[in-house]
Amino acid sequence: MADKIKDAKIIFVVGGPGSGKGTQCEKVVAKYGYTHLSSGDLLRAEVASGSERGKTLQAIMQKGELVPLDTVLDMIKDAMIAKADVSKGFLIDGYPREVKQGEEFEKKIGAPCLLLYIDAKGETMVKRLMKRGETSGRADDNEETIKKRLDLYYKATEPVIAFYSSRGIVRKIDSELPVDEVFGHVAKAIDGLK
Ligand SMILES: Nc1nc2c(ncn2[C@@H]2O[C@H](COP(=O)(O)OP(=O)(O)OP(=O)(O)O)[C@@H](O)[C@H]2O)c(=O)[nH]1
Ligand SMILES: O=c1ccn([C@@H]2O[C@H](COP(=O)(O)OP(=O)(O)O)[C@@H](O)[C@H]2O)c(=O)[nH]1
Ligand SMILES: [Mg+2]
Repeated sequence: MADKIKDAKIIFVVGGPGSGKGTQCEKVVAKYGYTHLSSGDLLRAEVASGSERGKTLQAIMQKGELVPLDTVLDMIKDAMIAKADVSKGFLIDGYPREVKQGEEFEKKIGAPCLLLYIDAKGETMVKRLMKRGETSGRADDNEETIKKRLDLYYKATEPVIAFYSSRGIVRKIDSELPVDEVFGHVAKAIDGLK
């Protein structure tokens, strides 16, 4: 099973909160049939299940802090194994959040062939999340938590981009453009894969 995952394409999708990772991943699924795994969605599903573990997670996420990396990695790995037989590729959305998470992922699962860096300005991300918060029901789409998520993104997650840039697998995507234009650039990056 682990071997099958090793042969599949693994794409990391990294960007700030509200940069548009989820929006673009949905479009990639529609065009390329890749399996989309959002670390945030997996965590929110655990919270929604009402489990003891979910309660602990909810407290961390509501504060905009990071869940211990082993927890997230185990969830992603289980989800990948469940799809290994049918998947041509995996979009790992919102992961890694810090360099160490990326290193652990590679030790336990495999190496990414591409990192899509979804880039928007801080003020754009805040605006989008405040708007999304009107209807999303997400406990962390409020002004105070958004600010913390953004701070943590710049501090912990941006170094991830530098780390993978040295390998030449980062494609920076300007997500200030309209959604379909952004997707044009995403598709070009994916089409460039062998
Ligand atoms: N104008 C514009 N809005 C966008 C674009 N991409 C996403 N949005 C909006 O911005 C909000 C956040 O987009 P998501 O795709 O949920 O962002 P995300 O990066 O997955 O954010 P998290 O779930 O917080 O990780 C949504 O309400 C989208 O409708 C874009 O390219 N242009
Ligand atoms: O690898 C991860 C992914 C998500 N989260 C938590 O889940 C929340 C929501 O993550 P998501 O990717 O959905 O949203 P974003 O922070 O990008 O807005 C984050 O603020 C973190 O608390 C985490 O701790 N580790
Ligand atoms: Mg998302």
